[in-house]
Amino acid sequence: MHKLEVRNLRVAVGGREILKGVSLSVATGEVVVLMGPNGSGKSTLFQTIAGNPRYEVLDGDILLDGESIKELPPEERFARGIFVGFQSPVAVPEVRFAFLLQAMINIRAGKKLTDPNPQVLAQAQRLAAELGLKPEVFNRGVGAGFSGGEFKRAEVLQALLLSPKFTVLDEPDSGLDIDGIAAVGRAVTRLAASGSGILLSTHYARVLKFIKPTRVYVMAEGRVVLEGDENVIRKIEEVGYQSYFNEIRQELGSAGS
Ligand SMILES: Nc1ncnc2c1ncn2[C@@H]1O[C@H](COP(=O)(O)OP(=O)(O)OP(=O)(O)O)[C@@H](O)[C@H]1O
Repeated sequence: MHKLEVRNLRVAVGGREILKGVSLSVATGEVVVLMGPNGSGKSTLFQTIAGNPRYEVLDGDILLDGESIKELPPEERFARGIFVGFQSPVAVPEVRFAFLLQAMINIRAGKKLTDPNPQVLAQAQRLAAELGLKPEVFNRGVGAGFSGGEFKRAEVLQALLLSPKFTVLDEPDSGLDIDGIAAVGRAVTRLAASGSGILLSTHYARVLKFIKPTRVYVMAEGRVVLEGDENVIRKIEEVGYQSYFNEIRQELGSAGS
C-alpha cells in the first residue's frame, strides 16, 4: 500500500496565504472526495500537490510514503506516480495528443521520449471509446479545439492509460453531460479497483451515483473543517454549506455549554 499525505500545509499564492494548515491523506485503492464552497482552496491544494511553482509552501509538508516531495519538481512527482488532472487544463496545440500520451508513459518508465507506439495507441483508442471521446483527438494538438467535456474525458483517459499510484482530479465532473459523468465515474471506480488512490474534488452529490467514497473532506477558508463519509455529501446537497456549518457550530456550542 502507498500513502499520499498532506500535513498541516500552508500555501501562499501571489503573496496571499490561501491554505492555512490543511491535513488529509489518501491511500492506494481509496476514493477520497474533497468538497468546499467556491474559493475554499481546493484547486490551490491540487496545484500545490502537482508542484506548480507559483504556489509557495510556507509551512507543512506533502509526503509520499512518508518521504517529503514538496521540494521536487512537477515532473519528478509525476514520475513517482502522482497524476494531477486540473480544473481548467492547459492546451498545448503544438504537441500531438498521441505524443503526449506516449511521453507520459515513457517518463513514468524512466525512458527517453519516442513516437507513439501502436500498442499504446490501440489501448488509448479503446479507452477513448469507453469514455466517449472521438478517436480523431489523438491526431490533434493537446487540447486543440477540445470542448470542456472532451478536456475532462482526455484527462481521465491519461490516468487510465498510466494507472498512477495516485490520481488527483479537480472537478472531473464539471462541464460534462450525463453520459460523460457516468463514463468518468466508472473510470474513477476502475482506477481505484486497480489500486490507484483517488483524490477528487466535486460540487455535486450526483457523483455518488457512480463512485463510493472511502472518505470525504470538506474545506472552508483554507482549512479542512469536516471529515466524514458520503452522508456529508448528501447533507451538503440538501441544506448547502452555510446551513450545515451553522448547524455544526450550534451543536458544538450546545455540547460545550
Ligand atoms: N493566483 C492567485 N492569486 C491570488 N489569489 C488567488 C490565486 N489563485 C487562487 N487565488 C485565491 O485563492 C482562493 C482559493 O481559490 P481556489 O481556486 O483554490 O478555490 P476552490 O476551492 O478550488 O474554488 P472553486 O470551487 O470555485 O473552484 C480564492 O479566494 C482565489 O481567489
